[in-house]
Amino acid sequence: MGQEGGGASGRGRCRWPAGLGDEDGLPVASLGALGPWRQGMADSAQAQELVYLVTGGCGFLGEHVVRMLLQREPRLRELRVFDLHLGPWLEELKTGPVQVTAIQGDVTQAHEVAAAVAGAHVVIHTAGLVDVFGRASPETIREVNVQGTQNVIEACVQNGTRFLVYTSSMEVVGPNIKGQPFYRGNEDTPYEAAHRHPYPCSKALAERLVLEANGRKVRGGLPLVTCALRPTGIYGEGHQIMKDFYHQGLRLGGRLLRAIPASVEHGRVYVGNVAWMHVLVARELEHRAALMGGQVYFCYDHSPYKSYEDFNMEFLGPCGLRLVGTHPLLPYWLLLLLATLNALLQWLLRPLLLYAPLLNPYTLAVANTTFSVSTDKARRHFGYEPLFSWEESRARTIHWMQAGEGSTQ
Ligand SMILES: NC(=O)C1=CN([C@@H]2O[C@H](COP(=O)(O)OP(=O)(O)OC[C@H]3O[C@@H](n4cnc5c(N)ncnc54)[C@H](O)[C@@H]3O)[C@@H](O)[C@H]2O)C=CC1
Ligand SMILES: CC(C)[C@@H](O)CC[C@@H](C)[C@H]1CC[C@H]2[C@@H]3[C@H](O)CC4=CC(=O)CC[C@]4(C)[C@H]3CC[C@]12C
Repeated sequence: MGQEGGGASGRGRCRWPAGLGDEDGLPVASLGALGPWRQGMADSAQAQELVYLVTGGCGFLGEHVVRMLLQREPRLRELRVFDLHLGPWLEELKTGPVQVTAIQGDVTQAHEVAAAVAGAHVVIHTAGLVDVFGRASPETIREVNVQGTQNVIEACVQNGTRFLVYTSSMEVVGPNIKGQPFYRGNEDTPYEAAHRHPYPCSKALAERLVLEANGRKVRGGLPLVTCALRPTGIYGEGHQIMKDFYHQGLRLGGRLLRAIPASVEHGRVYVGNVAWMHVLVARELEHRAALMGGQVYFCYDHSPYKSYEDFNMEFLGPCGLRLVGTHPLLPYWLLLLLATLNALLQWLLRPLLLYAPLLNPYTLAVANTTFSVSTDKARRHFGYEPLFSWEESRARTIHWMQAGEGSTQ
């Protein structure tokens, strides 16, 4: 397995607040020749003998992973859904042939994680604090995203669980603190992954822990096989930020004001395809450990390349909203001033209430920086093809938005 540096490894530098570790990048191992293909999906006649654990299984992505496993993993005997906040919808899943075990737990509590992992064959670790709006402290973000991931890894090692799929993020790579564009890049594109914000720092550190754990001997002496998936901006049924934009538009009389140039491209991927990639990776890890172990894969599909706001309008437009302006209505310096005032207000109000608007200096910078991916590594390594076309992804998301009940199905 060759070593290479310089690629979009995500092993860049994180400037944690004082007292938190600083990370120097390490090259991500990469492979040369492809291993043998394993054709087709698992034979549905196969015995149901596998136990899967999905952490964060009640989240936006997690719920889709849970439902996709039940639909497309015929070898499933038990599906454990581990989450801090269990959803009521889980009850409806308990009537099927697969044993669905809901576990209310906290990934920061090693003993709770160990108990959930015990006896599992595969862990899909999606749990995390996805916070770029200042809701949680940097310490909490790190505790959940980094220590929580470490707890999952150790639980796999101690319990003899051999396959771990981690939900990483595009943010492990960028946009970086210099605002450098990443235009239709892939897993090996050279890019300086330097971060300062707690969220990307935590995801980068957690991903590094997962990849470095690949090959560790688990109880029983066999090697742990790990893999990290990097979704770009996920959309689809259950996407709360899309709902937030919709409600913001309603408050402005059906209008949204353009803040980002249409030329800034942002990668987006449908939640159903991200879930499918997780299921496929989990299935293929066993037979392609040499090829896939320790690897990262961007999550991608046929969603069009657009600015974040223009892409959102694919769904908000059919819901009656209009994006005002062909160019940003306010100059960038004024947007930055408003974003900074939001951050100041959040700090001042924190003792009284949580003020966490969409616009802050970090979200403005990310939205204003091109970050899009063009890759086929997942197809080459484990035969991934998007399950949902762009048209289906769009229709499903619009239906959910128009239904308005916010359920993910
Ligand atoms: N939403 C997006 O656009 C993207 C998300 N991701 C990653 O995908 C994963 C899932 O993200 P989303 O579904 O969007 O977020 P989400 O917030 O909807 O789901 C996260 C789930 O983790 C659970 N969780 C949080 N802290 C926990 C703890 N201490 N113990 C146990 N469970 C805990 C939450 O209750 C929630 O159900 C995250 O790891 C995130 O970093 C990656 C790229 C893009
Ligand atoms: C207020 C306007 C400037 C508006 O355009 C701001 C949009 C902003 C809220 C989003 C723009 C880019 C999004 C992030 C991106 O999709 C990458 C992400 C990856 C993750 O792992 C988690 C979510 C997110 C950080 C995502 C969050 C929302 C944006 C910053």
